[in-house]
Amino acid sequence: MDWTAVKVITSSEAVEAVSYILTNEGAVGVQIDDAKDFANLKPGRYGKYGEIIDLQEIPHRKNGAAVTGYFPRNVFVPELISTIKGRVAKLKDYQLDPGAGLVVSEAVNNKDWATVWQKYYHPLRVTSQLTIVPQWEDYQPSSANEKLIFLDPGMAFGTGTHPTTRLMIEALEIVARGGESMIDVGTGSGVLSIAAKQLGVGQVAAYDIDEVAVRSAKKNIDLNPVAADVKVGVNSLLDGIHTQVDLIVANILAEIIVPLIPQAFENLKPGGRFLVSGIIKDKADLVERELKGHHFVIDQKLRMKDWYGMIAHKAVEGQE
Ligand SMILES: C[S@@+](CC[C@H](N)C(=O)[O-])C[C@H]1O[C@@H](n2cnc3c(N)ncnc32)[C@H](O)[C@@H]1O
Repeated sequence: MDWTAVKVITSSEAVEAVSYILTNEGAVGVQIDDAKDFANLKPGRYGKYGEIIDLQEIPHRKNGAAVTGYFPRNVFVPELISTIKGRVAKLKDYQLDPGAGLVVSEAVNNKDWATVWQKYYHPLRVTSQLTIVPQWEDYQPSSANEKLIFLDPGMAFGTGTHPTTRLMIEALEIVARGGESMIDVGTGSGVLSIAAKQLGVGQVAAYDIDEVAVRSAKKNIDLNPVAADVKVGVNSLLDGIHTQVDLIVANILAEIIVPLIPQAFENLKPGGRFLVSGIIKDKADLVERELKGHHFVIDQKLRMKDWYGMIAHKAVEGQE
C-alpha cells in the first residue's frame, strides 16, 4: 500500500489532456498505454529508446488508451477519484472524446513502483544550469555550466519532474548567490537541498515528517558528493527548531505552508528569503495574505501550469 495508481480508461485523442489532469492533481509519474502507439509498429522495429520491440512480448491495449498516474500514499483516494472523474468527463466541453472515462485505483507496492519508475524516468533539464539524472543513467553534461543532480527517487516525492519542484528550483536559482545557510522543509527525495548545493548554497539542513522520505533523501545525498554535508532529519515543519538562516524553502501544500509561516519568520535572519511552492491557484491569495500578515514582503510570484510559488523576504524592522 505504498503508492496509489489511478488508471483512467480513455480515448487515444484524450491521452495528453488526461495526463495533464493526473499531473495537475499531484501524480508524480504518468504512464501511458495507447493502442495508437502500437498500431503502426512492426515486429523488430526500433522503439523510442533504441530497443527492439517484440509486439508479442509487450502487453498492450488493442483499442483506446489507459493513462495511469502514480500518487503518493498519503492522498485521499475517494476524493481524488471523484475529482479526476469529473475533470475527465468535462473534456467533452473541449471537444475531446473522454472514451470510457472509467477511473480505477489500485495500491502499488515498493517493488512495482521502482520498476515503473526506471522505465519512465529519464534525464530532465530543469533549468539552464541544472539537469536531474536518474541514478541508473549514464549521462554526459553538454557543457561545463550544466550541473547534475543524481536521484534515485525511490518512494519519496521529488523526482524534479513535478511543476512544484521545478518552480522551486527556478526560485532557488533566482535567489542563491553562494554561501547562504538554508533549511529545506519537506525535503522528500532531497532534490531541493542537492540543487541548492549545486548552486553554491552553504550549510543546509533538510527535514521531513516522513521517515521514508528522510531515508530516501540521505540515499540521494550520498549520490551527490557536492551535497555531502547536508544534514537530514525527521521533523514536522520547524517544530523545536530555533536558528537564524538566510534561506528557507518549502514545497508543501498551502494548508501546511500556513502554519509554517510564523516559524519561518522566527528562523530567518532579517532580510532572509522564504521560498514557497506547491500552491494551487485557489490558495495563492491565502498564502500571500498570511505571508504579508506575518511581516513578509513578497518579492516575486512564479507560476507553472496551475501551480504557484512565491519568493518572499523577512521585512527588516524600521526599513519596510
Ligand atoms: C510536495 S513534497 C516536496 C518534496 C521536495 N522538496 C520537492 O520539492 O520535490 C512535500 C514533502 O513534504 C513532506 N511533509 C508533509 N507535511 C510535512 C510536515 N508537516 N513537516 C515536514 N514535512 C512534511 C512530505 O512528506 C513530502 O516529502
